[in-house]
Amino acid sequence: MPCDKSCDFDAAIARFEPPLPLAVALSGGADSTALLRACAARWPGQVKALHVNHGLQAAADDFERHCIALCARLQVPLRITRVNARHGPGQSPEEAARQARYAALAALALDEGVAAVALGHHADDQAETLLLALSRGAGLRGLSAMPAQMQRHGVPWWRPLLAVGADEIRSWLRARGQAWVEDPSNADAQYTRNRIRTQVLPALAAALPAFRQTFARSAAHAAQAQAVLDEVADEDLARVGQPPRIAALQALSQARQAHVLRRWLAGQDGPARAAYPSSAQLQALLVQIAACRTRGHRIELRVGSGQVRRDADVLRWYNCQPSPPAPPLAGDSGPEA
Ligand SMILES: Nc1ncnc2c1ncn2[C@@H]1O[C@H](COP(=O)(O)OP(=O)(O)OP(=O)(O)O)[C@@H](O)[C@H]1O
Repeated sequence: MPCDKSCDFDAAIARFEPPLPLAVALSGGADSTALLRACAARWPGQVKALHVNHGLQAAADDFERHCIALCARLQVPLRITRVNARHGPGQSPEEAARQARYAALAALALDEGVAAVALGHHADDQAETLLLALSRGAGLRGLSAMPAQMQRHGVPWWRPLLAVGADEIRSWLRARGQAWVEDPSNADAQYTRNRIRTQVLPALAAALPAFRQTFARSAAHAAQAQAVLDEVADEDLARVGQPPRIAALQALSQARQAHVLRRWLAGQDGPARAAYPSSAQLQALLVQIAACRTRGHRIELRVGSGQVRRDADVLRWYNCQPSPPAPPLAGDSGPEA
């Protein structure tokens, strides 16, 4: 959990109590390098490392070499896998790579039988994530930023460094003479996240020195409020049914209709987020539901990559796009010393 005062790296590691054995997702960058070193020292013989080689940039092999050398020196078993993520329609190459990475890491973690996987995201990443969400006009779910713990692909994930600043992690590494690999794409100003990191965070640090802690607190408030909304949406979904009955939707306030419709659409089959409505699509659907007072009223609205249609007294969602091929998982190189 984020803390109110400045938290140093060692304190964050001391507070970290994951189930063991633990895997560290090791990119070879500063943060996961520091995390692996600290975890290997704290739980000797109980820590493994997992690395994904995306092969997306020339530096990919440098990252892999660093991971192999680091794990050999720390005597930590390392698993490496290669992914070649193809991005689906409406998906950025970075998002496709991220999703393929989580799936590949989870497959390795399950194969290794570890109890949890630790990620190196830190307080600057959290602030960037929150600012990115604001820049997209995200709702509460986006403003919740990254949780300290989550379950995905059947694996528990932990982020023990969310309260630690990026500079602190690098100072910790420098003090130990520990090298890491710098990601060359981090300097590329075409990515919004990089512009936030290089232009916005320094300005925030000058004007609002405690921004990391206060932003993290706001994200935690948003996450808590979102959890309540999810509970209400689940209760409403049980009431309106699946597929949702139009008359039952009309009995709810529009704000609750919006939440229950998002919840229903999130549960539809198809590629991730295929049924995810934009704000404009959701608004148009609410208008149609309010206007649906006669037997002949048709509803046929584009939602995500499909359509929501009226079918007698219920709404149904139809996926209009074929599923993209599953990201291939190839070249798992097996355990290495
Ligand atoms: N290729 C990868 N293989 C294994 N784990 C990864 C990989 N890329 C990212 N991760 C995990 O996800 C976390 C966050 O990723 P992100 O892309 O923000 O970090 P990074 O700058 O690539 O690496 P680091 O956080 O180690 O400096 C990393 O700290 C690491 O735990």
